Amino acid sequence: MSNMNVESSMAKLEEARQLESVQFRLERALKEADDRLQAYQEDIQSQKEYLWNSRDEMDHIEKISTRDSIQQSVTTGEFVLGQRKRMVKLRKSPYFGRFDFHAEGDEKARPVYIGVHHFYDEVDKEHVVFDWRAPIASLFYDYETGPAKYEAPDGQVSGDIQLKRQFRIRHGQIELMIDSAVNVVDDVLQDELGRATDDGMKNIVATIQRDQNAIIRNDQAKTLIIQGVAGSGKTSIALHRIAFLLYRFKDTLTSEDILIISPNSVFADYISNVLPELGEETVNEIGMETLAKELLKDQYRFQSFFEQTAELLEKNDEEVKRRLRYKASPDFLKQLGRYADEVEKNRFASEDLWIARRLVPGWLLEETFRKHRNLDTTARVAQVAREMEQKIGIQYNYDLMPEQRKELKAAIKGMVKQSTLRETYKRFFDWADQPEMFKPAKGGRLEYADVFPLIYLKMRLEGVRSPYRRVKHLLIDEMQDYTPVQYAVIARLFSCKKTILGDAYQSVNPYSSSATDDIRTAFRDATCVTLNKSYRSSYEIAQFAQRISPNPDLEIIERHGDEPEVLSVNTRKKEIAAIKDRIEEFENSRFNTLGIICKTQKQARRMHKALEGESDRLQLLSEDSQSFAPGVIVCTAHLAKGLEFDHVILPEVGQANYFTDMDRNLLYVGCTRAMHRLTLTATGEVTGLLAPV
Ligand SMILES: Nc1ncnc2c1ncn2[C@@H]1O[C@H](COP(=O)(O)OP(=O)(O)OP(=O)(O)O)[C@@H](O)[C@H]1O
Repeated sequence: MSNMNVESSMAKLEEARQLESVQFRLERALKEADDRLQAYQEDIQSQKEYLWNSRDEMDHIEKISTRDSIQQSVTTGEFVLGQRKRMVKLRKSPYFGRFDFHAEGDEKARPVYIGVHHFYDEVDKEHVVFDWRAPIASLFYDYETGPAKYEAPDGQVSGDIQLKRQFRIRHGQIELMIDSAVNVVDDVLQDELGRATDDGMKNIVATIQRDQNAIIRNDQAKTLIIQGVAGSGKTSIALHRIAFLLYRFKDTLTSEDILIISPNSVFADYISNVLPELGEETVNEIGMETLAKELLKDQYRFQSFFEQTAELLEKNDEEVKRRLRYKASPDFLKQLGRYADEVEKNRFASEDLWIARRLVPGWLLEETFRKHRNLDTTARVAQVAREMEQKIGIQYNYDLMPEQRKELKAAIKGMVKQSTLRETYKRFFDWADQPEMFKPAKGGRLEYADVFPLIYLKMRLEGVRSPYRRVKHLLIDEMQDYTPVQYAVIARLFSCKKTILGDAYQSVNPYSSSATDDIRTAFRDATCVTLNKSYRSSYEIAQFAQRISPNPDLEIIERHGDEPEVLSVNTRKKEIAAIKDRIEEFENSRFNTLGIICKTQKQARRMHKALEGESDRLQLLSEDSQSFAPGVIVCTAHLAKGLEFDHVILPEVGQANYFTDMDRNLLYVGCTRAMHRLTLTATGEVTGLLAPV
């Protein structure tokens, strides 16, 4: 494995000239686009004026045809505007890679430049830059120099890669240029990973790794489950996969057809940058709680996931844990399913009915009632009554009078064993001989763990018309935090393709989580992939996190940094003082984000208060936060999952604060948020969850 810096000044000169030429062509194309846009604008304006001035003389057909022509100009104008936008983006950094490919049968090799977007020069009739998602671009990610092949639309193309070069071009200048002979992008990757955080998640197009590329370009899997260690690039890959699919299926898939289920608004905001950076629109995003509210039509009040986790952390109540564990088990889902069957079977006490001295047989009532199991009870009774009325009409040639119609409906209603959904759900626990497993939360609300079982029951007994039928691709992040019942609900709601990703080691609520195998059970057609290489954290930080949750399969990228520090002091005052020192160092460093990750929200609030005035950029994240800015961010591990910071401080890591299984996961999530620096502080003895070196 050896990367070779390009010494040859000839090559540098050649590439500088190439860049100049691309820039010249871009400027020329931009000017052309501007002229065309101007012409469209004038054309639209003059057609509108014509339509207005001649409206009295024009007949209907003429008006329609002029309007159509205006609309056509608008559409073409929008297309050119889109092209223009992409060219403006390319201006700053037209490409990041080049390889020279000698395809079999061709006379010689030709250079292929790869960028975030495609650029076709209309004047010279030449593809100047290829989109990273184009079939030929996969050669860049999949091969080094030597024999190579790719799948073109017309079939496989084989050949030979003769040169492979990577660039970092910023503000129109080549900042870095590396020829790689053996290994993909190693130096450029190191360089990228060593940089400080940006405003949000960044795109990784220039340094996508081979195994990541295979996942991104997988357009076959109906459901793709990605289990990956912390910092392995799962979220990045999933978003790049979406961008790839939007490109690959551009005629049938648009950003409006995609939905992301994300853990919270801060995370949603954090990742919202990536798709626009890749030239796609942002996609819709929803949290599990909003989903639940929509499905229950706001009829039931319930505790939030955040509150459930807070309760667990602050009270450490064994009863709560038992309830959660039970409701997160695959067995619970099976039992609930059996219960739903039984309720449905015994729900309707049909008997022969005499209306207007005509017989409506019990078996017919029963059959018709069964047929409409996807309606809620009121609609179902009304539908059965309607069908019976029709049958009486046909069979007896008799039309019911209004009074008789009412009587029929009331009789059918009387046959239904009425109870509310909540009562039916509550009765499940008696049926399962576990009455102590149902307990309302504060204020009579449902416990969060009961929300999706209730929805599941509703779906089984009443049917729920999915409000998400339009969705063609669903992306679920942090998959480990959802239970089998939640997956059963999702499987019924979304029949579309799915990308599901997460890490079993990072459950912030291990009493209500799912292992990959449980998730697989919900999606029988799933393809599973595993990512074991961690990119986010320096080697030292990733090794340190192994002391909390060892994973024998973990591979750590060799990027070295400071050893994490564990500070144990004897008073809280000294602990706060040490944290303040680190904040000062941070303010004078090259870093942009410092995350101070606490165990509970209460501890975060207290920490935020203690640090008041230490930084102009001090922020506290809470359940209601929508986003965060660069600076010092105080939050809990629960809110920090999925995010990353240049420097992370975990305060209060004493034995009294971190000792349960759940604490272990939180500690692990906290540490693995750090890219370059990690500090743990404790007053007194440090937690035993940190295995000795
Ligand atoms: N091929 C790559 N090139 C450059 N950076 C990468 C690459 N793969 C991953 N990274 C970086 O690694 C970090 C982690 O990526 P990401 O957040 O997508 O991982 P994750 O697996 O979802 O993490 P976690 O589960 O810990 O939240 C990001 O900074 C990302 O840019």
